[in-house]
Amino acid sequence: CGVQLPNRQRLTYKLNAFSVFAITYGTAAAVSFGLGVLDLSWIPRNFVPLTTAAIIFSSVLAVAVYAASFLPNRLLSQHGNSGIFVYDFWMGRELNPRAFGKTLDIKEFCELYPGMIGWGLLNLAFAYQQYKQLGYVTNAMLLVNGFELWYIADGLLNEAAILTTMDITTDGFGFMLAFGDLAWVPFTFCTQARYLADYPRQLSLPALLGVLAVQALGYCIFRGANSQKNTFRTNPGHPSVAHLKSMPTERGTRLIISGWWGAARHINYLGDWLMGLAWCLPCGLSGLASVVPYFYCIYFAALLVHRERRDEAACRAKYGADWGRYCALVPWRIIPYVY
Ligand SMILES: NC(=O)C1=CN([C@@H]2O[C@H](COP(=O)(O)OP(=O)(O)OC[C@H]3O[C@@H](n4cnc5c(N)ncnc54)[C@H](OP(=O)(O)O)[C@@H]3O)[C@@H](O)[C@H]2O)C=CC1
Ligand SMILES: CC(C)=CCC[C@@H](C)[C@H]1CC=C2C3=C(CC[C@@]21C)[C@@]1(C)CC[C@H](O)C(C)(C)[C@@H]1CC3
Repeated sequence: CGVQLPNRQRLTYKLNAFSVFAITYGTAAAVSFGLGVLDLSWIPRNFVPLTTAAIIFSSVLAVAVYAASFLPNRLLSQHGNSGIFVYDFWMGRELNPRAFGKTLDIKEFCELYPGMIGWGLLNLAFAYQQYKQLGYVTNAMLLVNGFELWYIADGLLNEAAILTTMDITTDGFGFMLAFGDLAWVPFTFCTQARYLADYPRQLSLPALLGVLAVQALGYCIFRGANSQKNTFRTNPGHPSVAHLKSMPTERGTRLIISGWWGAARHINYLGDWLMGLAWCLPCGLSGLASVVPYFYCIYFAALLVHRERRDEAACRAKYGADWGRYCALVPWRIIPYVY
């Protein structure tokens, strides 16, 4: 798959995230359940040392890519090139650092492969810990593992779509993404499974159906909106998008103004957040359960609101007056009639 960079250089990517995901989980299952060489509960027992190792490794990687960005012929990112050390180190100076004879794009690899696959593995290890303690896995743990594994597999299967996100096309690779991808994603996104391993819960049928409904609604919006935009941009004549209303822009690309993208300018963020809510709800709503496992929802809401503002500013700069016309036609940012 190829991506056109701001300097008109074309980068190529070998997209095999889903194969790596299948091989990693297959190997983990074979060595732990088949050969009995690895006890998966070793992972939860060593959670703090593993987190520490990930923080140290990501920090060293951030220093290495920062230093390498001063070598000749490096394409620098727009935002990580201010000359202010702390800011540039955080945002990332180089746009797409590559390793192993330029065959491995470090940013794309870190964003999808180790963090996302590691997150799913940690979740499975917490489910296994619960199984060892109780002799069975509760339905709440099954839901959290199933929902999050679905999200991980979906992201990896749709690997090509990440190449057009602002992380790949605009942001540099610095401490924020190195730490975010390798330490933050796996070791904080597994909080719900970790919580349920310590505080097991069994959901009633109505609660289970309610949580499934929130997840299904979130996924329909998230995948529906992301796929609609992707198909519209790559194959506008496709029957699934041919009926959509859109507006021309001076930049040359058209902006969709009906369907999912007519409901709000980042309706995909609403779907993503609703799914995040469905991952927290199985942990309960009272006492400690009302705060600790809801960390993901709270953090994610803040990230999405901030990200929407950043994308809005970038689109205003890209589209100029056309963006103002678009905002008048689609006035809501993320939640129709609310925000
Ligand atoms: N789980 C997690 O931690 C995170 C998940 N995500 C998810 O990643 C996904 C991708 O997000 P992100 O890259 O931020 O943003 P979007 O997928 O929303 O892409 C924004 C871009 O789409 C184009 N666009 C905007 N409006 C329209 C329109 N009406 N019609 C056609 N094109 C339009 C613009 O680019 P242009 O016109 O130049 O093509 C704009 O810059 C989201 O679903 C998000 O929820 C994101 C961050 C973290
Ligand atoms: C606190 C801190 C340093 C945060 C850094 C932010 C990162 C954790 C996130 C920025 C954008 C992300 C995306 C995903 C995971 C989280 C980060 C890295 C993503 C890979 C999740 C799966 C989705 O399907 C996705 C591929 C669309 C998504 C892309 C953006």
